[in-house]
Amino acid sequence: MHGIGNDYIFVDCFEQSLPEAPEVLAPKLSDRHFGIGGDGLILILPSDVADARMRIFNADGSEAEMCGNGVRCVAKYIYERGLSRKNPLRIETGRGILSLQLKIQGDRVTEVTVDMGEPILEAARIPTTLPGSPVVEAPLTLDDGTSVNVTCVSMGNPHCVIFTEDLTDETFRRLGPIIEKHPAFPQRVNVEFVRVCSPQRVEVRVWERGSGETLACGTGACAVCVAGALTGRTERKITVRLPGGELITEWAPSGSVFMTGPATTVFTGEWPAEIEPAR
Ligand SMILES: N[C@@H](CCC[C@H](N)C(=O)O)C(=O)O
Repeated sequence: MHGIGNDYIFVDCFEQSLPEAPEVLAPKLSDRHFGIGGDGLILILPSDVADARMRIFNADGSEAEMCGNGVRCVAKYIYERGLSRKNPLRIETGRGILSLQLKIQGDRVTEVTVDMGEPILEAARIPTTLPGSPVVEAPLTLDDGTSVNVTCVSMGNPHCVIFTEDLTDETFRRLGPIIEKHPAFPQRVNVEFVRVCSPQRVEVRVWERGSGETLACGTGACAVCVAGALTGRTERKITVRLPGGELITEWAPSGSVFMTGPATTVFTGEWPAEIEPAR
């Protein structure tokens, strides 16, 4: 399934267990040439406290706290498979229990609005060692002596937002991996490069921690919404245009960030665990 091109392999763990540890399985399954192909692996699990639980593993096998595009897909799966017919659904994630409002046509979920909770702005909790709390437009010095201004936001997982006019492949693919692993981010970081088109609209490219370049990032879009408002560049409700499509995000007066977007099923299948992948 995917949320605007941010594609994951979802395993229904309500009735089956994994043949291997998810940290080991995620890189194998995510490999676009020697596996199924995806930005990572998402487990759909039973929960004692909500309608379902989600665990997300990046393509490199690292576990993340949260995935905005993935959680919309989990909601679609849970509802359409009849595992729960509640609306809103409640899904347990690494950042707590989230509420998801489903838009339903016939028996299909076409769009999901997620209450992503309040952004975390305290530097130590993002975490980042950059000065200031919140960290807004702080200079981040790179190895070659150049510096970029960054605004840091956690949506349960860490994000570093850079406002720039330059969204070219050259700059994005050079800076993305350097900033992801910069020592100022002890748990690494997701990096968003943002061009402001208007106070209501931005264009974004995302370099994800553990997965590299992706077509979209839901938590990233929310972090951009918060960073845009904090820096006075955008209004609190914006359309975020990513390479794979658009998300609507709003940092509501209640303090929560709401994200709305589609969820799409591509195919279902069985992976023959007994056959060793080609590498
Ligand atoms: N694509 C996701 C975020 C996935 C996790 C991220 N790479 C991390 O390590 O924090 C989204 O849609 O939010």
